[in-house]
Amino acid sequence: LLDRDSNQTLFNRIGGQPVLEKLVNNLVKNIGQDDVIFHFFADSNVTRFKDNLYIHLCSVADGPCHYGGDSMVDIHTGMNIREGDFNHLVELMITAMESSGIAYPLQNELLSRLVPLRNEIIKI
Ligand code: HEM
Repeated sequence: LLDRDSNQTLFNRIGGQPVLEKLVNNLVKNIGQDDVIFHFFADSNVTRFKDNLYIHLCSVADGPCHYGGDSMVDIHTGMNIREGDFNHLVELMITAMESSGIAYPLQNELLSRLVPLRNEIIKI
């Protein structure tokens, strides 16, 4: 017999749209209060960033979304994002997942899908 959860997408297991929206809101709040990486976002359009980040995370988690925005390379090239900046954003993401009530194993599943994007984002 299949485990009841094993054929569910990560998107559904995380709690779907409400939880992923909460995650995006909490992450943006954390970035806004952060001294290390806020400067990268100082000129960003918050509404567009939230919308596109939601769609991107939704599709990364196999949810019912298709991210049609610019590629990770195109968006982040030239920003001069260093390894330490990337790791710092991962920390803010963990804090945001925590305050969104996402269970630890699901946090790890989502992170394991995001961390491989490291080489597309750290492009100097
Ligand atoms: C796995 C890690 C990451 C993912 C999945 C990711 C994803 C995204 C996505 C989907 C967007 C598009 C949002 C939009 O259209 O405005 C975006 C924009 C942006 N990202 Fe990332 N990102 C990551 C890491 C980082 C890091 C480490 C930094 C800097 C420390 C960063 C800085 C930015 C900035 C400043 C924008 C907004 C650009 C603009 O306003 O046009 N990202 N990111």
